[in-house]
Amino acid sequence: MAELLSDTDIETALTGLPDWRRDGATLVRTVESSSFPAAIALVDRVAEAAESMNHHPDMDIRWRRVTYTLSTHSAGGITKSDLELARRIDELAASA
Ligand SMILES: C[C@H](O)[C@H](O)[C@H]1CNC2=NC(N)=NC(=O)C2=N1
Repeated sequence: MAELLSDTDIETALTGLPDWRRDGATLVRTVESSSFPAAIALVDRVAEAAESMNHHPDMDIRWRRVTYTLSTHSAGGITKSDLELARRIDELAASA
């Protein structure tokens, strides 16, 4: 069972994840791409990364804006896996 992070752990981690915000039991980031195909290309790369980690985001796609919502469903909240996926999404968004 993945261990839920404490509020302090989450706040500390968020200092290194400035594009993310906490929303209850989730971490949330919206990425705006240059076009709809570019947004979907990023979604595809995130999907590959998520699959390789066996840790998947919720993704809300609205034209060029995609909102990624992270939580560990099996733990009912935020775990280290969510922090790792957030970092991975930041890397992919930066290199998009
Ligand atoms: C069976 C499979 O390992 C689990 O369902 C994985 C899949 N991806 C997952 N993704 C997320 N975000 N949370 C989980 O608990 C989770 N569990």
